[in-house]
Amino acid sequence: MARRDRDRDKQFFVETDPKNARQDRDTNFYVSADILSMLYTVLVTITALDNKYKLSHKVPGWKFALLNVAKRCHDATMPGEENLLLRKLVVRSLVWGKLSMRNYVINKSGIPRCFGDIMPATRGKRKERSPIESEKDPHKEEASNAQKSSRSESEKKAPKLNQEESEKGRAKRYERVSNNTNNTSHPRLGVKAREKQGMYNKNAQKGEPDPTAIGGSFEGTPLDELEKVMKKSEVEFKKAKNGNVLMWIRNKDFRAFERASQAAKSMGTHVIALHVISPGDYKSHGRGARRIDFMMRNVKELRSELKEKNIPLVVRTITPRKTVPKEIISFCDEFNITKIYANIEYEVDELRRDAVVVHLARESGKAAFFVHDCIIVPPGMLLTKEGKPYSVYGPWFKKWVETVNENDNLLETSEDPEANDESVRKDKSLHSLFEEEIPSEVEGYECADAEKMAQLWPAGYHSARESLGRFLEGKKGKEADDIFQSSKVKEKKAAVENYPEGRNRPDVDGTSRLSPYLAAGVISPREVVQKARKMNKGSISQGGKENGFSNWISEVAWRDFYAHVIVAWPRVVMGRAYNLAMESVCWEYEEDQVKAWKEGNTGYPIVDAAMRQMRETGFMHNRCRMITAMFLVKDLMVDWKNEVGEAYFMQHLMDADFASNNGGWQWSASTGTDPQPYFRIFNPFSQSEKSAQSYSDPDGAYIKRWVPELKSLSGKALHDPFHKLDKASFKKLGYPEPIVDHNEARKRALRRFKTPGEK
Ligand SMILES: Cc1cc2nc3c(=O)[nH]c(=O)nc-3n(C[C@H](O)[C@H](O)[C@H](O)COP(=O)(O)OP(=O)(O)OC[C@H]3O[C@@H](n4cnc5c(N)ncnc54)[C@H](O)[C@@H]3O)c2cc1C
Repeated sequence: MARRDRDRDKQFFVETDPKNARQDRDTNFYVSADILSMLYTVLVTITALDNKYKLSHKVPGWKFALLNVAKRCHDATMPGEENLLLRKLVVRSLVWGKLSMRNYVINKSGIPRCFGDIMPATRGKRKERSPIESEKDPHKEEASNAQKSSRSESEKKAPKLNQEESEKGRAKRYERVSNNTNNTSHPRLGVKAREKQGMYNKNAQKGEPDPTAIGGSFEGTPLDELEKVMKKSEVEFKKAKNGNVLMWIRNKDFRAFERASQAAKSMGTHVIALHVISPGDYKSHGRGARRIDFMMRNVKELRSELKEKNIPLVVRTITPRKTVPKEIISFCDEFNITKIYANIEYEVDELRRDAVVVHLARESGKAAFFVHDCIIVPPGMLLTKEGKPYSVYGPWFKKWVETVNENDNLLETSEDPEANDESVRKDKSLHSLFEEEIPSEVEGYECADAEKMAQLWPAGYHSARESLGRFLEGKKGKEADDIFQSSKVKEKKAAVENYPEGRNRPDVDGTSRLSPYLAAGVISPREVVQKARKMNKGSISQGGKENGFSNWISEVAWRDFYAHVIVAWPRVVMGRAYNLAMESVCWEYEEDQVKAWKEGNTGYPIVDAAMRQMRETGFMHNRCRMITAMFLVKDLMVDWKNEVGEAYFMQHLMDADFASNNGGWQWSASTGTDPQPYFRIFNPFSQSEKSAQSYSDPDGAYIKRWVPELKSLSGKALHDPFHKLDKASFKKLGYPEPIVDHNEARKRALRRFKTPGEK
């Protein structure tokens, strides 16, 4: 609000982000000196009490008392300077996270509203439940029952914060909260419901940071907890009796496998590989059938490779998900396994689960060890001067480059596991494992277009290597290039050389298309970066003058960045925005518009081409992901966290990966760590014609490939047929009119994003 309006509309707006608060100097709040000092005392006292006794967790009602004080302050007046002082105090308290409030506004009528506590997460029209929610879902009933029971259970037995809490208690708690298949990160649930049911609950574990805390830290996160329990188990790990070794395969690189294999060799025993199918986890992460099918195909490939090394790979389906840790231990008992190895998965539930496995293993005289593996630089290794995690990619990447250059081991790839001794085939209990059947599909996740997906995305390490070779060296592979190359102009050189342009051109096959393999852990990010570095004469970054190789490496690094983000700010795994202030943006939900977006019938050719490509192939070019995501969020004003955006991509993308997908959506929605500023809104018409850096689809070849209704058009009409053609010619196309007016939608988005909470 401008300063000149001060007297007309008294409005006080507290930003959770101090940077924004400073920008907001012009918003005003009148308060008398007495009340200011009283409020100050209240804040300081409450903060101190809260700090000491964690009051905010026990007596949430005090927040409302504070709001009432603030409301009374509203009518009083005082000069701007003191006003700023008050704001600083409130902001500081909020930043410390001690007040557990995301932000609050006293609106024009003087009524305080505490976002998240008073306001619903999604506002605006909602005709009915979203189609995804109302779709027949095999797990639905189970989930909703679990939801009810978990809620009443958590209400009855809300765990108290106890400094002395034992690991045993933690294990029990894990079971209780995970007794709900529809857990934490499932985007279909409302924010509050997820928080209530989520294992990432502020009452769940001692020392766990408040999920709404602003600052971000690696300390006290679920990863920190896992590392601590592993540290405690180090002695047991060394002392573990001789026995077989379990390699719990999560399909993510093979560092852990290398160690498992070495451990078995040193004990003169055998390695057994296990893959767990956990439908409860798939559901909680909104995994789609394509991705599950791809995973099973990769497991099969791996199984045949391991068989040649006398290593049996078996698959067990474990449900409900809460029983995974126990079942792993029972499996170990059955096959005389004393050591368990696996790679770390960075989502909250998975970290919690693994901490419980470490604990249960210890209790039963075994040892479990989890290894950083699926990204290059482990979370927690890159910190700012203040010892905080980075929230902006630029400086983070600079540090990433420095760290990788200084630590050669970070790019070291693992050795293949050594073969088991032949005797394993005659072992009474182990020989039958080689004969066990592996299921080809998972119930409830049958892939309707499995055959086509298998052609486009062949499974296995060798297929991944082929894609890498095609991209870096221009080697021809078996893959169906034409479906990804709509433009007739075919490059003779390797795509990497043209990458700075190719990464913006959905009409050319100019990127590696390695994402499904990296996401599934079929190929290691270390291997791909190492190879690119070698071809770039040993250099990772050109210090600002990037060529194709260094540019590409910097893109691969985004995977690491987003994994670091979900570890340091676990709330993003719970369907929360990183920038909490943006959670109060008023959303819309028009069923027909959402349907049109999903099906590629929005009347915006580039959006439709991209959405149709994803439905057809399981892949979408990065630029198009940004355009379509931003269209949903800014043009249709749909809450991407709720059921539609993020979840829909997870369902359809072959490379669906929680961290990267969430990061991409947060970026596009201007709610993320390193967000697109809210006022920069892509124009979907001009984006295809010309983007900021280059032409995305200059000849419209991509549009023609995926939107055949527009095949006969050229020039500007192809990118914006509704406005560039006369009515009769447009009608003949059989193509829909734009479902929203971009200019109007843009104004609405600017207004709502500028002042979250305003209609
Ligand atoms: C809304 C949205 C959702 C996304 N969802 C996913 C997802 O579920 N899984 C996924 O792997 N990527 C996701 N991305 C990132 C990016 O779009 C894809 O990684 C990329 O398009 C994959 O194509 P490629 O393998 O040819 O990439 P290349 O350009 O060849 O890049 C090489 C590798 O770097 C990584 N990478 C590149 N860009 C990014 C990025 N922006 N963020 C994270 N990693 C990146 C990928 O692993 C990729 O395979 C998303 C981006 C957005 C905007």
